[in-house]
Amino acid sequence: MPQLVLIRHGQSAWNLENRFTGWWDVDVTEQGVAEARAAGELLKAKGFDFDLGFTSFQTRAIKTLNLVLEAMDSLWIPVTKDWRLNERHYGGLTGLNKAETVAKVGEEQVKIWRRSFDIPPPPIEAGTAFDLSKDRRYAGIAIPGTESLKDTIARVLPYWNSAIVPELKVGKRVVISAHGNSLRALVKHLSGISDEEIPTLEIPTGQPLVYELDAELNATDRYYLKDR
Ligand SMILES: O=C(O)[C@@H](CO)OP(=O)(O)O
Repeated sequence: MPQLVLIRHGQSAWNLENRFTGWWDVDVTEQGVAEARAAGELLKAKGFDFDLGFTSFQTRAIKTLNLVLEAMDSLWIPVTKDWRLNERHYGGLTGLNKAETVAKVGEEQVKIWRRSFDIPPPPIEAGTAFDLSKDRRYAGIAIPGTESLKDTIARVLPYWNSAIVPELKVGKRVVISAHGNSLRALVKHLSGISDEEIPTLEIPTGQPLVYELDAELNATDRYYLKDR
């Protein structure tokens, strides 16, 4: 049976500072490092092994994957990085403090920007502090100015279908290290969660989320490894 484990990066500097992060490339904190190592140790203790890893273009997810694989003595496995696994782009909110934004515009508005299915935050202005359009890692990519979860799904799923599904179908054991919202996109798809229900799904940092899949990649079970 195909094996798939999803993991959200360990705590990042801006998770800790409570700032809207999106595509901004912040590092993991010391706690984030510890979470990633613990995740790798748990996977190893439970007998997991991976053939392939996938991650985003963002340091926090890449480092988390490396720490997980190091703890599993598997740093050598092939890893593919792709921007389509990046966090949802937070547009003009990038860098702002979440609590201060609530105080300014109200909880309802921030909730809509954070968790609505298809309402994106206001777009980022070109040339402002967190604009990544000149970052060479995204050369040749039409960087979004902002993204809703729906927009995120529209780039995560084609990548899932073209790059990851074929590997799972030939029996490869796969780990994906990514972000709160790029993983919500995947979980929504794999577990058939409705547009109305998805706002309530929260994925914790650094916890391996195991999918049991049948040969057609239908999910037969989904659980956090710490719970079994
Ligand atoms: O800031 C972000 O990019 C994300 C993930 O940390 O936050 P949120 O919980 O608002 O989706």
